[in-house]
Amino acid sequence: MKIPVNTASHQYEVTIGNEILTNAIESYGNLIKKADKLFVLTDKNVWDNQGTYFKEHFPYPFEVFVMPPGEECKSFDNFQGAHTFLIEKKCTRKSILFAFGGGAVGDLTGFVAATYMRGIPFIQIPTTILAHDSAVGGKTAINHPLGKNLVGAFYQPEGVIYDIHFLQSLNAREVRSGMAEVVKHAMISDEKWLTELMASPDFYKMGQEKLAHHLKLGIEVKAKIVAEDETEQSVRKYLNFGHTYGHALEAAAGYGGLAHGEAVMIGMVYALLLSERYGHISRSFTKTFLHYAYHTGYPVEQLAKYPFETLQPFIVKDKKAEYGELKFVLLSKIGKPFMQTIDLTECRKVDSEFRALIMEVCK
Ligand SMILES: NC(=O)c1ccc[n+]([C@@H]2O[C@H](COP(=O)([O-])OP(=O)(O)OC[C@H]3O[C@@H](n4cnc5c(N)ncnc54)[C@H](O)[C@@H]3O)[C@@H](O)[C@H]2O)c1
Ligand SMILES: O=C(O)C(=O)C[C@@H](O)[C@H](O)[C@H](O)COP(=O)(O)O
Ligand SMILES: [Zn+2]
Repeated sequence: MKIPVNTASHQYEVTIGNEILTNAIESYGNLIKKADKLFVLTDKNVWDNQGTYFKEHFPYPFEVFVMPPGEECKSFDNFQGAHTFLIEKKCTRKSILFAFGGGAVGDLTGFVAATYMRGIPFIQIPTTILAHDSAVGGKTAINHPLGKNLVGAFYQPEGVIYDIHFLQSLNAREVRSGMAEVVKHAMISDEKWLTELMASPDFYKMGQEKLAHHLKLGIEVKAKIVAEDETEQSVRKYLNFGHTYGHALEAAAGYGGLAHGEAVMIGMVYALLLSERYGHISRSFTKTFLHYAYHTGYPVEQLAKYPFETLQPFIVKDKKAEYGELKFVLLSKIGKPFMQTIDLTECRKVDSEFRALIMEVCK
């Protein structure tokens, strides 16, 4: 199945299905045959788990660069290491990069592609549930010690090949983390879909068909939004629901201490508490959602390790802030996001409310 992504700068397709790698790569034959070299950037876990399948099904010769796993690969050091590898291996403007991995590999490789010799083509081959989000839409970035994704570029891939065969080797934690972005896509677009997701909390037991259905819906939500606003001037901000608080948590936890989706899930509960004040979200819904998050296994209780003082320096550096004002994505109701200015005093107050609610609900 193909889902078109038509952004202002670039048009491409997400091809999604099981065991599609060979055919999907061959469909880029015209582009690939004109390339002088192909480079696959991946991480150690992905290569250990899925390297054999990849080598057996990738129909052209390639060089591979295996990076440290997960969030570690989004460092300045690894960014430089990837460039060094490409220079030494004589990568040129006629070469193509393939991002083979989760969101971390995708974000890093996209940024390398955007910057190597001022930009060379790349193709996303996502391997996580979460990457139904990260591989689409052209946000690429690395982390800075002072804040998440603070250095990057909008740079679209030539295409996205989503072979769901790769999802088989994900552990329960990564399945859960990835489903948080599916839940986010439902939160900002469709109450019925969110209700359906919340009714089946055992993600790990979800059949492949059902999972592919949710991933397709998520990709469609994202593709529609980035088609309207590629560079986050307006509606793309809604894709950041739960991320102001979530990114602060990830940074406070030292990038990798909490998985992205875990942090976003906690951030979404915080955004619901704020939405009670400015929208029509009820306390009863926030409690139900927090209960769902906790019992689905998101580490909500770990918030206790990160007092507000440790989050604040990162919250104030959120990229959506304008003229010194913090801008949160809130919901007027499920499926209806809007932007709201919130000052730090209110942020702190709601943070305390959140911690008290966790004590009440998560037992
Ligand atoms: N660009 C965007 O629009 C966007 C959107 C959402 C998230 N992100 C970014 O994506 C990153 C999170 O992505 P993620 O959750 O995919 O994390 P990830 O890339 O860190 O992968 C999670 C873990 O699973 C391992 N892994 C990946 N695929 C595997 C597989 N098939 N089998 C076994 N292990 C596998 C990885 O090595 C890693 O240890 C964050 O850095 C986040 O900021 C970007
Ligand atoms: O695509 C977007 O736009 C998003 O905000 C998707 C998010 O899920 C993703 O985590 C993204 O990397 C966040 O971007 P940032 O600009 O807040 O760093
Ligand atoms: Zn995200």
